[in-house]
Amino acid sequence: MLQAKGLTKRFAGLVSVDHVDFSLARNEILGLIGPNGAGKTTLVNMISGTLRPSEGELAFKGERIDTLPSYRRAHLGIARTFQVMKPFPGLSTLDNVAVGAMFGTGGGEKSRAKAREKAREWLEFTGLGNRLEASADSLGGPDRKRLEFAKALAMEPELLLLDEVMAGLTAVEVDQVVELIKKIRDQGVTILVIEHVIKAIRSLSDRVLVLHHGEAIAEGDPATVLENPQVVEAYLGKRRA
Ligand SMILES: Nc1ncnc2c1ncn2[C@@H]1O[C@H](COP(=O)(O)OP(=O)(O)OP(=O)(O)O)[C@@H](O)[C@H]1O
Repeated sequence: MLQAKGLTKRFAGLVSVDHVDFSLARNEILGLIGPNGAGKTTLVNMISGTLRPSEGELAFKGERIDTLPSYRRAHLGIARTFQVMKPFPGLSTLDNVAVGAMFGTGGGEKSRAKAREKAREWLEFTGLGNRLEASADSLGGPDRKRLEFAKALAMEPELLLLDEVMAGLTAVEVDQVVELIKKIRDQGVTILVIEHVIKAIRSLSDRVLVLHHGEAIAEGDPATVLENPQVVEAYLGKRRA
């Protein structure tokens, strides 16, 4: 579904993502972890098209996408959520999601009425069916995340990029989001999930990729990767002798 070769992003003197290779199989969930500033969001920005790589190649379903603008990638079937959620202000929850439906895979839904119908279905799916007419700005943290999910899902993506959707949630809310992500995968969607909540990464991921200072330092099944001493050290610091 997705293949990255030598993917690199430099900002002035800083190498934020440094020659990273990875791939994602259809219907797989890949967990992307690493300490703050490791380059995770920069990597997702290069996949969604917000940033152009400084070097390297990125292919989606066998087609090079690294020079395409974001909207073309959305049309091809790539959608994302943002770490800092920015609902369209002044629009209802329903209309926020309808906008997603109008700009998604294949160019999106042209009819506003149909886009709203789809939006309603996705809001039911993400558990916001009772807040359709609420102003998006009035939603609390967990509901904003549900809205962010619904907006991305309304684009009917084949590849969904989730950037720290669990930050600030309670343990019960984290479990709900984990179930939601599993439900999305069961619909045939391929998912890359950036997350600091390790319990969620363990329960969700088929494979985990670890970034540290922009470099991929480990990759494999969650149990093995999360016990890798280099990964433990990157997260927790060196053990004192
Ligand atoms: N637009 C930018 N201009 C300059 N430097 C940037 C830019 N975006 C990111 N960086 C830098 O690149 C590095 C990687 O940042 P990035 O946000 O990708 O890390 P992250 O792993 O997502 O971190 P976090 O877990 O805190 O979200 C950081 O040092 C950051 O300051």
